[in-house]
Amino acid sequence: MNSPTVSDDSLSPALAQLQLKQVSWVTSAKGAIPGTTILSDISFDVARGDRITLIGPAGAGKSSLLRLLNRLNDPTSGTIYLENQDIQTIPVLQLRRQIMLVCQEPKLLGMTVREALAYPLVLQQLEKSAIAQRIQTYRKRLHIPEDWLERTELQLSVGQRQLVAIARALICQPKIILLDEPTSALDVGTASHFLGVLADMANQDQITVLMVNHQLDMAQLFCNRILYLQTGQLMQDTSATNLDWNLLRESLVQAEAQAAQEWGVEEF
Ligand SMILES: Nc1ncnc2c1ncn2[C@@H]1O[C@H](COP(=O)(O)OP(=O)(O)OP(=O)(O)O)[C@@H](O)[C@H]1O
Repeated sequence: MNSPTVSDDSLSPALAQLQLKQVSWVTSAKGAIPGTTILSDISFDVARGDRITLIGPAGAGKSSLLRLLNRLNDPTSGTIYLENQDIQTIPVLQLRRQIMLVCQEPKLLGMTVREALAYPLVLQQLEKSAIAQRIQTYRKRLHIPEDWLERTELQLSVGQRQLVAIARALICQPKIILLDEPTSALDVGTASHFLGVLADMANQDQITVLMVNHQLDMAQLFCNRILYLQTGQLMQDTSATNLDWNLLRESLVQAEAQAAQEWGVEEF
């Protein structure tokens, strides 16, 4: 785990749907405060249908990486390609229909669940009957109870809101979905059930998923590939079947302890 950027030979670049080439992200300098390097020289390829978990200690840059893929930020250097096209040359709304990000604390903007699920489809000018049908199809596929449809976000727990937000992204049938700790507010049983359902669905529909998840047990249930980030660097890129999960668990615990210690020294 100490050597940087280990790439697994079983991951074929020929099938790349998404490619990151030497991507770095440095925050912009403000007055006397210089920019900080958050992500450093990251390169990897993603094949269609990959289910990837991004793992790493707090502050490793996992969320920042997802934000670059959805163009909430742009790399300071390096290039990201979607199907061989530099994503900065794709109109941003068009890109975000293909690569959807579900953030950690999604909002339903005061809508009922039904309205929130319908909204992106209304924007795509789908007919009412097609929208109603799509909502039912995805509700059933994701095992969302029918009675949630008339609830507002105030009547949902944080975890339930996360599930609805993921359903709202999937219903748009994106090529790639980016999930930032999607199960952080769910109990272990619900989280593992949901990730199983999501993995089956992603498999059937060949949707690529990149997910940040701190819970290795959840990652193990879900992904076919792990990217391990630490201090903004890609330390390991390997298929889940080749992975020594115990070693990864130990490395993560050590890295988390180190990060906590560094924060403690600096901030208190
Ligand atoms: N817009 C920003 N401006 C300045 N610093 C930022 C910005 N966004 C993130 N950072 C910093 O970048 C580092 C990486 O943050 P990021 O949220 O990507 O990490 P993470 O691996 O997702 O962490 P966690 O597991 O705690 O969510 C952190 O030190 C954070 O403070």
